[in-house]
Amino acid sequence: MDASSRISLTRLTDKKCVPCDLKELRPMNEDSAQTLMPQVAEWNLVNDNGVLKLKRSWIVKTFSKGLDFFRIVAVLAESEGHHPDLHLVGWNNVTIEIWTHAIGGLTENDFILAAKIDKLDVLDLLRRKLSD
Ligand SMILES: C[C@H](O)[C@H](O)[C@H]1CNC2=NC(N)=NC(=O)C2=N1
Repeated sequence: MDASSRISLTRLTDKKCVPCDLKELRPMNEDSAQTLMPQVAEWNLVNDNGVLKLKRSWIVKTFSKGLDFFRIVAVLAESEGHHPDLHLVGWNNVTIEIWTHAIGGLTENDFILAAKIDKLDVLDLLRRKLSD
């Protein structure tokens, strides 16, 4: 098994984001991004004027629960050193976009962060917070 095979077998949620200012970081092309999409199946791969991003939305019961959600995501983002764009649209639509600003596109960091946000979801932390 070569190194790249080993890397692809490691779950995103078992990985840690690497600093974005590493010189060797390059934006993924759409084909590479598509190979990781099954691990973040709730997210959409969007092309924002040539910049690929991951995007997911949730409906929340109250504005305040949207902010609670952001607080939880912020703790994760700080521990990863990688940060999402957080949108609270209107009062009940929480939208998160993830991309690597430093290089203007997607890196594995973005997928790791998305997968870890989903893991919060799986643990029911967010849902309980959002729909109580
Ligand atoms: C040095 C450190 O990795 C950078 O400042 C990080 C912080 N968080 C970040 N988050 C995202 N999404 N993109 C970045 O380019 C980025 N840069």
